[in-house]
Amino acid sequence: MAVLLNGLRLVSSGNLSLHGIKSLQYKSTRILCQLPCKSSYQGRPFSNKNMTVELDNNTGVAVIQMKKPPVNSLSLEFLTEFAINMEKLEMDRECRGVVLTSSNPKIFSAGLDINEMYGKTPEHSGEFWRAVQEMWLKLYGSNMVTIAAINGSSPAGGCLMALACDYRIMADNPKYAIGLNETKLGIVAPFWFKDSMINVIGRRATEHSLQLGLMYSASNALKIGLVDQLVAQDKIMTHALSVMSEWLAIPDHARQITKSMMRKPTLDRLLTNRESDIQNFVNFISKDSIQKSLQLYLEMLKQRKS
Ligand SMILES: CCCCC/C=C\C/C=C\C=C\CC(=O)SCCNC(=O)CCNC(=O)[C@H](O)C(C)(C)COP(=O)(O)OP(=O)(O)OC[C@H]1O[C@@H](n2cnc3c(N)ncnc32)[C@H](O)[C@@H]1OP(=O)(O)O
Repeated sequence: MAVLLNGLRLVSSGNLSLHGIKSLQYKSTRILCQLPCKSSYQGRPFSNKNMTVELDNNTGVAVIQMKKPPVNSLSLEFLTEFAINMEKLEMDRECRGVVLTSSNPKIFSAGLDINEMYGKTPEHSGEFWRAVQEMWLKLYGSNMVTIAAINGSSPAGGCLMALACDYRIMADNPKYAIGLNETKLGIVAPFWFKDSMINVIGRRATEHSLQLGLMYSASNALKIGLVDQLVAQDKIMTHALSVMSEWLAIPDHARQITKSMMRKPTLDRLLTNRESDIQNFVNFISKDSIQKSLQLYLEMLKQRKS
C-alpha cells in the first residue's frame, strides 16, 4: 500500500491495508528498483503481448488497453501480465490512476478463458485460479484510482474486472451486455465474485442476478447501478479521463485510507481463504459434469459463429 502523507510517500507490503499509517514504511529507492523503474517506461507506451500500458507523466494517469484477440479472454498468460503491470504501476511514484479499457471496439473482455478450465490437469487449474485471484487482489486492492471504460460486452470475469474498479463507464450501445453469467455455463461464481457484486449493486439484486446468470444491456446495467454512467462510444476515453481528474482532485491519503476502510473486509476474506478457494475451484472444475457443461458451452460458442 502506498499513501501520500504530509508530502511523503509511504508503502506497506500489500496493497490496501487497514493496518493504516502505523504499519507503513518509507518507500526506499532500493524497493523501487527491485521492479522495473518508472524511468524505463515513463511517458512511453509500455507494450506487452496482451495489453498496452501508457502512463501520462503530466496527469499521473495510466491507460491499460487490453488487446488479446479475438475477445480479450483472460488466459493464464494474460492474467500474469496484467498482475505484473498493476504491480509496476502501483510501485510507481508518478502513477495515481488507471483507466482499464479494450482495443476491441465491441468486447471489453469475454471473461475467463474457458480453454484454461477445460481438459486441464489439477495442477494447471490451481495455477490458473491463483492467477485469477491475483488479478482481482491487485485491482480491487489498488491504491490508485481505477476506472473501467467498458467499451463493449463484458461477461463473467470481464464484469468482475469492472466491478473491482472504483468507477464504471459503459459505452451506450444496446448491443453490449455485462453481468456475471456463470450459472448459464453450469458453473458457480465464487464468493469473492459475489461479494464484489454485492458491494456495487446490493444483496437482493446480486442474488437475482447470480442465480439467473443475468447479462444486462448497458441501459439496464445503469438502472441497477452495475455501471455508473453511459457515454457515447467515441467519448468514452475522454469522459473516463475527465472523471479521473475529479477523483484525483481528492488528496491521495484521504481517498486511499477511505478506500481501504471500505474494501479491506472483502479483500481479507479471500486472503484468509485463498488456498481453500483454489482447492474448491480445482475440485469443482475437475468434476465430469462440470467438464461436460464447459464442453457444451465451448461447442455452442463455436456453432453460434457458423
Ligand atoms: C461451489 C464451489 C465454487 C467454486 C468455484 C468454481 C467455479 C468458478 C469458475 C469459474 C468462473 C468463471 C468466470 C468466467 O469468466 S467464465 C467465462 C464466461 N464467458 C462467457 O460466457 C463469454 C462467452 N463469449 C461470448 O459471449 C461471446 O464470445 C462474446 C460476447 C464475448 C463475443 O462475441 P462475438 O460474436 O464477438 O465473438 P464469438 O464469435 O462469440 O467469439 C470469438 C471467438 O472467441 C471464443 N471465445 C469467446 N469467449 C471465450 C472465452 N470466455 N474463453 C475462450 N474463448 C472464448 C469463441 O469460441 C470464438 O472462438 P473461435 O470460434 O473463433 O475459435
